[in-house]
Amino acid sequence: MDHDTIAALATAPGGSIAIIRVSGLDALSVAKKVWRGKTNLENNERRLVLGQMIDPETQEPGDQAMAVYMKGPQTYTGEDVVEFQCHGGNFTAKHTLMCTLKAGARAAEAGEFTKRAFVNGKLDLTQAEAVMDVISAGSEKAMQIAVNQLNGRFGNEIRSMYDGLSDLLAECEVRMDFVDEDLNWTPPETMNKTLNDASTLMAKLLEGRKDGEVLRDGVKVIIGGPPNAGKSSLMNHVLGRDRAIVTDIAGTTRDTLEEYTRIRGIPLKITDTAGIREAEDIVERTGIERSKQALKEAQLILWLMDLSRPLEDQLPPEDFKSDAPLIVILNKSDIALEQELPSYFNQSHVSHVRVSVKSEDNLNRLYDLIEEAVWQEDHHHIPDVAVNARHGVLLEQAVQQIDDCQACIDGEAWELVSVHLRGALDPLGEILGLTLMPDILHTIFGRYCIGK
Ligand SMILES: Nc1nc2c(c(=O)[nH]1)N(C=O)[C@@H](CNc1ccc(C(=O)N[C@@H](CCC(=O)O)C(=O)O)cc1)CN2
Ligand SMILES: Nc1nc2c(ncn2[C@@H]2O[C@H](COP(=O)(O)OP(=O)(O)OP(=O)(O)O)[C@@H](O)[C@H]2O)c(=O)[nH]1
Ligand SMILES: [Mg+2]
Repeated sequence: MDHDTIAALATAPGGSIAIIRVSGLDALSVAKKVWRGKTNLENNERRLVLGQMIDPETQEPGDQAMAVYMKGPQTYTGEDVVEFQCHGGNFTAKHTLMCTLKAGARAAEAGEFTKRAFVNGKLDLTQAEAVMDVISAGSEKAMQIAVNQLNGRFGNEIRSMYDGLSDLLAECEVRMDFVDEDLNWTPPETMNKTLNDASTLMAKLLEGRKDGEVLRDGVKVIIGGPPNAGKSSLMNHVLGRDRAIVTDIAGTTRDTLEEYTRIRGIPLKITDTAGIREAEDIVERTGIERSKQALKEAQLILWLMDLSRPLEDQLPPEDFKSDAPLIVILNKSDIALEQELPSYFNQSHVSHVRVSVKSEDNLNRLYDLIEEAVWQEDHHHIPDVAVNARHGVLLEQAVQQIDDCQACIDGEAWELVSVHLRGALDPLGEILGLTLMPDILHTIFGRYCIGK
């Protein structure tokens, strides 16, 4: 276990105030070397007091800063913590951090504060993972799910299954030792109920897998189509600002342009592409290559066409193949030509919608279609708890073991029952981080930002 004292800038550069966080046994003594205030920190526990940073080597004064001392173990990390709030200038923030390092703190690694919180039992592993989800949440729903998980909603459900199954296991072990005795055993129906409840709950949690994936990672949406169809106009509309250049010249967009946004609570990574056509110009040709590449990586394709021109010439290219769902957007309904839909639209997997990005007509119907394409159903209800990929794999293992276990209970094959119970407990324990798994911890906390 690490017993040194760590320090890091906890806020993103560029703000008006920066927080430098120090955690560990020497947090207070580091603070005394780098900060001087009107009153001392230890008499003002958990109170923010004004003072001055001091370079511990030169005694030169640094930035004006507020400081707060929080005595462990009632802190985020469970250790003594001191936080400094200085001005957020790039230099001041670094200078303040440097003072703490000169005073004996070590620069924290990515996720190290949260890792310490986990190691010190302040958070279980699902809660520690949730911290990162909260930070990277790209929509309100994503944030709510992450905060629910941070508050222990998911971890507690796993924990109570874990405890219930542990009790069963304990009884099984005793039964194996006293096979012939008629002690006051739990009746098989009660055992089966515990197992059924666990398996039902796990199945329910596994249903939230797709939600978790969508909300955590976002959906990669590519806007493709012929030049001048209104792709960049649509991009700007969903972003709510003029991000992409829009002109009436075909071939305006030359390079793919990626942005993050939300539609109906779904976080999207949306890419505007160069209109696909036979181009002479080397810059445009390169852009079109990038469009094609982006389309291959899409999870959802919005193919735009211009209703004021013949549709037949604007269909996705014949050789264009993708497993991603495709929504054809017939744009410029405000100036549409009278024309029949090409037979392409008779195919059942092609959904289409007539809109006008310019007059904002029928865009809600487009958003309905996007929602349906992402969730594969109307009016999808997003759960309050949504497991991540790591949880999903482990829950599947646990469900399988519970099923196998149920098959053995009726035959009173206690040895097998206990094998399967252990088989279910291991992955549940792994979800919570009950068994120390350095590799997994390294992967999980390594993804965090410094200072978290
Ligand atoms: N300034 C600051 N803001 C922050 C954090 C922080 O560490 N510092 N957080 C983190 O990054 C988040 C808040 N999370 C926290 C979680 C627990 C405790 C804490 O002191 N827990 C004590 C109980 C305190 C009480 O109940 O009043 C404990 O668990 O024993 C503090 C912050 C977001 N905002
Ligand atoms: N009337 C009408 N004009 C539109 C509509 N949507 C976009 N436009 C116009 O169509 C022209 C082309 O729009 P862009 O958004 O630049 O088209 P694009 O598909 O990004 O074009 P490239 O980048 O060249 O591939 C612009 O003059 C837009 O103002 C619409 O719904 N109705
Ligand atoms: Mg464009």
